[in-house]
Amino acid sequence: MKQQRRKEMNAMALGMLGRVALSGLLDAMLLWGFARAGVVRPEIALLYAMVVVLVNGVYYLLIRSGVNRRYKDPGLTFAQVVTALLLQTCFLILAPQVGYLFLINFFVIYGFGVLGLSTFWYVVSWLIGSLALVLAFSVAGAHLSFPVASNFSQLLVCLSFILTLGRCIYLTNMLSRMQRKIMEKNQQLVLAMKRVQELATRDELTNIENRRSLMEILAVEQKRFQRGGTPFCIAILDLDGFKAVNDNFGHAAGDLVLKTFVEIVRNEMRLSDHFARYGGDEFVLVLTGTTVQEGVTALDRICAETEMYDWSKFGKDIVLTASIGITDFRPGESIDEAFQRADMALYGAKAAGRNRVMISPDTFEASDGGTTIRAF
Ligand SMILES: Nc1nc2c(ncn2[C@@H]2O[C@H](COP(=O)(O)OP(=O)(O)OP(=O)(O)O)[C@@H](O)[C@H]2O)c(=O)[nH]1
Repeated sequence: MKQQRRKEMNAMALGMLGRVALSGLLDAMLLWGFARAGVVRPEIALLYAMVVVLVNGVYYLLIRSGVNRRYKDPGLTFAQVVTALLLQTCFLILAPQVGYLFLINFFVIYGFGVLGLSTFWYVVSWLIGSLALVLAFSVAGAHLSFPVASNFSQLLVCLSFILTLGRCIYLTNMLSRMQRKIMEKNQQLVLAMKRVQELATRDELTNIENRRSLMEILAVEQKRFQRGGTPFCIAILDLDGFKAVNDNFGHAAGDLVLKTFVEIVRNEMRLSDHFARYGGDEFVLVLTGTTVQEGVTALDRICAETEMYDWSKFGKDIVLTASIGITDFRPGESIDEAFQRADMALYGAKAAGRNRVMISPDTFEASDGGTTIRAF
């Protein structure tokens, strides 16, 4: 993965270098034109072309050999920008008759810098460029001119502006494409993060909360209870004889049964309740702001709906019921303690013949004198 990313970065850096070299050679051709027009000596155009080839050749070797990997910016943008600024400054001094050409190149160079420089290095390169300009103007300022004496040199000046505008537009376009790509990637990242979060908190088969998420919900409810005494109950729901569905009709039928049971419960629960799959055919309902007595009413309905449901569509003669154990959460206790009580109640419901809701035995001991409630 890292190797692949490195390869991509190198390919990008080399691609950019190719464009920089092409841009330099275009300038060399313009200089050649100015030499033909008698504005500069031909050696200037030749020297410019040679320096462009040499400098870009060195950067090519640095990138190909992997030396660039030692730096945070593998495109060596800062070094390239400074080299280009110094190159333009030197030629501004050497050929002030076409000084405008090197001066407008400063804009192209900084446009290129936007693609890879951080604000700090951008400012540093701007300071270097400014110093170079001060130097160039102090040495050759008096000789700077705009070569428009002949029609041919006017044409060349016009062409150089057209080419510079083209390069600026190209860079701006490249920047906006990069920005669009980044935005697209960000959107993909947000979706991927959402999916990861979903996978971490949702049960994949039934799309309700999973065990991990349930524990977080219970911790929140416990805190709320401790702060304001808002009552809540924990109910553990288990299908009776579910294993037989798997054994007789296959895992796929079993999955459909689990999904259907989830729908039955969802239809009966309140929006403020939390429903989670604890594992296998065991589910947990956290009934918020509810007393045990109120909770039992809803759970009775779930038992009745489960029993009445036509399960035979998933396999001939399937009859399913649910057993449920419920308890309230009590002051000073841990989630584990409450959970164990609900589990004992569920065990009691199974032992008492299944298809029923059972309240944890000591619930009414505290208030009512110990009662269990049977659903039917
Ligand atoms: N189809 C399906 N089956 C599952 C899944 N997870 C667990 N199981 C099966 O669910 C069954 C649960 O076993 P038990 O709790 O003994 O099933 P039971 O027949 O309902 O037993 P009682 O609760 O005593 O009535 C096992 O056969 C598991 O293989 C699942 O995601 N899909």
